[in-house]
Amino acid sequence: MKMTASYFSFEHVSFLYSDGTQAINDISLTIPVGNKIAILGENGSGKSTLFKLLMGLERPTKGTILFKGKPLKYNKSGLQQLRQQVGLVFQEADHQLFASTVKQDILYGPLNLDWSIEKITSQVDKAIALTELEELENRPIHFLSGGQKKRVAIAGVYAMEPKVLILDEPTSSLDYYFSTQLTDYLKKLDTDDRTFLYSTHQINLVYEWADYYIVLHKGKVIYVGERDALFTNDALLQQAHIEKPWIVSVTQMLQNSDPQWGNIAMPHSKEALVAQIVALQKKEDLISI
Ligand SMILES: Nc1ncnc2c1ncn2[C@@H]1O[C@H](COP(=O)(O)OP(=O)(O)OP(=O)(O)O)[C@@H](O)[C@H]1O
Repeated sequence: MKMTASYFSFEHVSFLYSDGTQAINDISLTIPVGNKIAILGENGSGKSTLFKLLMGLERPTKGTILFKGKPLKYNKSGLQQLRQQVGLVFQEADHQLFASTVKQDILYGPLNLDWSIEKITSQVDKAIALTELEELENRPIHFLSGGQKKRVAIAGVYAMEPKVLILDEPTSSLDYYFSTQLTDYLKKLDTDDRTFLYSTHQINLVYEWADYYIVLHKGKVIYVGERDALFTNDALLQQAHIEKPWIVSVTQMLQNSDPQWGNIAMPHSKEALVAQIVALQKKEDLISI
């Protein structure tokens, strides 16, 4: 994991909704720059609330959030600065689409940045191509399906090239094709000075992508770190209602099936799993010659 600097730090942050529900309970956490981070946890564990706090849409009831080392400012200019660098794709696309057509909606964010017309046009075109919205460009938003709205929401945030891109269950209304397109695309993105935060219940979609994991349970952080220690901890997975990725299950079955497989390392991709199986099989063939 790269640990060069941090965009956000939480210092003993708690948050209660107005009805008294404690959604975040004394979280202290640093979100490093340059990582692909998955935020996991059962329904109601606090993932969306954490994102709302990161965007300044809610303020901690207790504790402090630091952005680039300084306490987050909740005045107009403080929030504007924050939102030029941090983009959130909401779980519900309806919460973020408000222009009348697809293209106007995607244009809205970039138009409010200090960019040239050429840069705005090229970013919006890239976002439309990424989400394959070319044929829907001039459609009124209220005529779109749920998955199409989600793609517009993703395009609008992507077009602004935020330093921190937050995706709250981005695939929840996407079909198989668009879900894999999105995750395949995210795999190719450069994280040098950018950070991605992705919450999901679809573990197999993020396992090959995310290199850092934060697990919430009842408003508390119960795990922060790399994937191997998380996905081999059955008790923790059960506690947080997290499915074990199939790559981990298959590898563990191989490790337990025969002593020759006992030492294979936990692979982080399908390709790495197959490569290990092929290498071991070749060794086996050589021994038997
Ligand atoms: N507007 C609200 N008013 C009161 N309580 C709320 C509100 N929004 C969320 N909560 C409560 O806060 C807690 C955390 O909710 P949150 O939406 O952050 O969970 P989540 O981890 O994103 O869940 P899911 O996986 O279901 O999307 C839950 O107990 C939820 O019922």
